Amino acid sequence: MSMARAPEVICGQRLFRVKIAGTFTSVQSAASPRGTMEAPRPAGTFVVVGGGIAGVTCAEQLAVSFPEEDILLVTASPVIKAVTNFRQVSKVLEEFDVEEQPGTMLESRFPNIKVIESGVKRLKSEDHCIFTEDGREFVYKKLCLCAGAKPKLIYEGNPRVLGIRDTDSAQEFQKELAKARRIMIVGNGGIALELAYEIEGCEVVWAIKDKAIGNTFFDAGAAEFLTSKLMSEKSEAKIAHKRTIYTVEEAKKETRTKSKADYVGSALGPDWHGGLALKGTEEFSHSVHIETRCEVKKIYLEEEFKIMKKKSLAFPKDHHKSVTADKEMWPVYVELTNGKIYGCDFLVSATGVTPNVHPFLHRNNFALGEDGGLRVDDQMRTSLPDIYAAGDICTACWQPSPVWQQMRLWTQARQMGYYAAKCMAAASMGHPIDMDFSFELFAHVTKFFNYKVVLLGKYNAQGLGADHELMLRCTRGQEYVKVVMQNGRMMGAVLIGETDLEETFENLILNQMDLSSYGEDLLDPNIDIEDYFD
Ligand SMILES: Cc1cc2nc3c(=O)[nH]c(=O)nc-3n(C[C@H](O)[C@H](O)[C@H](O)COP(=O)(O)OP(=O)(O)OC[C@H]3O[C@@H](n4cnc5c(N)ncnc54)[C@H](O)[C@@H]3O)c2cc1C
Ligand SMILES: NC(=O)c1ccc[n+]([C@@H]2O[C@H](COP(=O)([O-])OP(=O)(O)OC[C@H]3O[C@@H](n4cnc5c(N)ncnc54)[C@H](O)[C@@H]3O)[C@@H](O)[C@H]2O)c1
Repeated sequence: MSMARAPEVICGQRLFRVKIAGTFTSVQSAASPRGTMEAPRPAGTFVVVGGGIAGVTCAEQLAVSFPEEDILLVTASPVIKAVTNFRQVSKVLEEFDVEEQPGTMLESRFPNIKVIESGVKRLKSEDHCIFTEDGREFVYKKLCLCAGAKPKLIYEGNPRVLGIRDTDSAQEFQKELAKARRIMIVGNGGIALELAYEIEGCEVVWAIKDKAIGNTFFDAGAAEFLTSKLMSEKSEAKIAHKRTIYTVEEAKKETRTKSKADYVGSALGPDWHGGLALKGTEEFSHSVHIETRCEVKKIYLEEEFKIMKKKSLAFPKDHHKSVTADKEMWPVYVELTNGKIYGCDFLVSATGVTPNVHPFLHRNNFALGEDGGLRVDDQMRTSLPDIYAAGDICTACWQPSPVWQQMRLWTQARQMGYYAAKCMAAASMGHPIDMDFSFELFAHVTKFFNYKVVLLGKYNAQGLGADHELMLRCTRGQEYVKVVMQNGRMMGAVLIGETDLEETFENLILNQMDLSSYGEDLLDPNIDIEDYFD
């Protein structure tokens, strides 16, 4: 290897030499300012691992903060995820598109970013270096791990069980769906909600552990509002206003009513299904049957099932008629804990994610969160020196604002990537920075069942205990508004439909104004609430 003299980069008090023959390496640090020789410290550069939203945002921000330095983005995926058309909708709500781009596009936008397309197979934190699949070694002075998460599949490895995370897995799913007459969706979060609504021309049995759909986002009331849309998409919804103040107890009553290697690509972006025809072999639109309060007990492949001589059920087309035995044979049979068995072409496991920490754990004693993510503090630092983490891979372990919680979403991946870069820069300059404003209030805007959905703060009264009340306004087929109040203060809100309330509610949650005197007026559709609080 040629050892041509490397360019020198001044960072703080130290003189580093970086980049030798296309790789990055360390040299011993210069003498300390006091003139005594410190123990040799690794030099190297800023390295970010992961080409998803968190990693790319982090690398971009580092590139802006250190225009004279090389920033290395090491990613297992051949494309990176770039945030485009960023719109700050209000103080905290943001919307953006996510584009898959070749790494070279990022390099041309930020000439000091170098994208290395290779998976990191090992981290040696005591030597400040990472090793990639293609045999290279990179020394970092500060490292940010943004390797995302992996789908937490039930019956992983079974050829009839699919998960959806990246472009490859989505295409695989689409290919299988195009040949399918019936599938089963297991799980009750974001992906399951999207699939149940988007899939056409295929019977869908949707098995959920809970009493109502969409438990990660909605309570039973909102779920009921959405379920009616799912079941009667083509019929005209009757418009009726209903405004009630619900206490917690009343709300409870309402409740009645695989890849080439081990690496995954980046998580899919907004409207990921927009470009994919999610259509089975049949000619009808939605045909969804929901099995509540059950889990998968066992799955059997066709041959196994034949030997078992168990009975499977036909798809319940008419909910009032009694269930009948299925006469058809299917590639896979799913036995649920409620005793029912359905045959289908395949099963989609939309059962959440698990942080992708595995490649970094060997001999690195990272502190992990309860959900298995790398614990990070309020400066996005992991428990190991000079290693930061952001996005789906990390578990936020700082004392959060009373109206913020971590959820593995791309808005948070962007915010964390951005803030981690700021923290890395600040630490290099020797001073910590204040927590970014985006962590003051949980805010998520998305779309389910073709409705705009805005979630603010403790939108499901998470962690508030019994001492809170809910206020509801619901116009069937049009909008669903729920606010969570505690001691007269607004703590959270769910806004479904074009309610136009997000900015006002965001302010009310942020400023924690005592709203006791407004009572039900708060949700009165005849009162212009924006004027009220001007
Ligand atoms: C189907 C689907 C729909 C979604 N819809 C929404 C939505 O509507 N709204 C929303 O807010 N969120 C949504 N999400 C969640 C959102 O996409 C993620 O929270 C977010 O993208 C996570 O970003 P990230 O950068 O942390 O991780 P990722 O996007 O997973 O990126 C991780 C990166 O690390 C790379 N990598 C992994 N291992 C290694 C390694 N060993 N070495 C090097 N590189 C590695 C990967 O190739 C990838 O580039 C959805 C997720 C899915 C799967
Ligand atoms: N529009 C959006 O905001 C959106 C859309 C899709 C996905 N996402 C995000 O993408 C990620 C992946 O989505 P997801 O839907 O897989 O995860 P999720 O965390 O949203 O939902 C997981 C669901 O699986 C259920 N579950 C877990 N283990 C189960 C088991 N063994 N059996 C049955 N059910 C089980 C949980 O109760 C939960 O309902 C999440 O971070 C999610 O927030 C967001």
